[in-house]
Amino acid sequence: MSGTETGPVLQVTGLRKTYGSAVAIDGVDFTLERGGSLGIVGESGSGKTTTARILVGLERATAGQVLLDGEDVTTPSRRDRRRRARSIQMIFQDPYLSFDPRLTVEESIAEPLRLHGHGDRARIRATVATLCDQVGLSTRNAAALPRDLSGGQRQRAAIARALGIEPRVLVLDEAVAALDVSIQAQVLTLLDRIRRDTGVSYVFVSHDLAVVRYATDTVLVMRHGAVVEEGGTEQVLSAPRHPYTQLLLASVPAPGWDPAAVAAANRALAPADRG
Ligand SMILES: Nc1ncnc2c1ncn2[C@@H]1O[C@H](COP(=O)(O)OP(=O)(O)OP(=O)(O)O)[C@@H](O)[C@H]1O
Repeated sequence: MSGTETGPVLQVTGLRKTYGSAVAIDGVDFTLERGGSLGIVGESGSGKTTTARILVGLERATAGQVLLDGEDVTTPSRRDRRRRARSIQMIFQDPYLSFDPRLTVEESIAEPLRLHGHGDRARIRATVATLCDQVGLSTRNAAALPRDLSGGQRQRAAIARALGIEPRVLVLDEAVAALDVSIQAQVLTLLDRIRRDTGVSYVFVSHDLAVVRYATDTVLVMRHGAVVEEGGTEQVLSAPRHPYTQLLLASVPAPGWDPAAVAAANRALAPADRG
């Protein structure tokens, strides 16, 4: 492992991304502690996915800096991109799209191990078996094609595949959004256990405040491409200071929820704050 092993694993400053004249994000700053879990919340179009994609190198920032273990990885060279791929892995909402439909689940999990030189066939086979065990996939699931697994099983397979090359950071973009709630809970518990066991850090992009409350220690609230509030998750979600965060919380359906009051509160926000 290169770089310092104390201090934050990720330091992001002044991140900006424009598409022509459209500003997707502007001035996003945050720090992710080693072994920590940071949530990014905000309504659709607030810039969550753009931020996540820049972190993993799928998008190039227009300005700003991403430090991974103190090393600048904002605009990596081709060789550095491979190293970054090894250090920061991403899990998407629909893992089906990121699996080769012709490969069995165990072949897919083995692929990054082969690519990153994790030993001979026997060693890779043993690592795959350990990973499947770690995420709760049976040998039968491992031998199946992705289309023959349930959504929850596929997400477990995606987690196993990402973890194999021992990344320092996992970026999870709406990773449990497509799962029904009981399966969601299982995958969240699994992720929590993995974080405690391995010390991997998470960036958890989600529109679901209940998920963020469970899965993260700190949270950023984004609106129109900017961070409007940040802090400890429990603190921000139980005593939000920014009117937009208050509105996000009021928008969550719960007993006594009043959609008309939420719509009125949205209209009452200052124009610059309005969604
Ligand atoms: N490739 C692109 N070209 C042009 N504009 C883009 C592109 N990608 C994102 N944007 C714009 O950037 C802004 C932020 O989008 P982004 O996908 O990051 O938001 P989000 O918070 O992740 O939304 P959602 O929750 O719906 O995924 C939006 O206004 C979006 O239209």
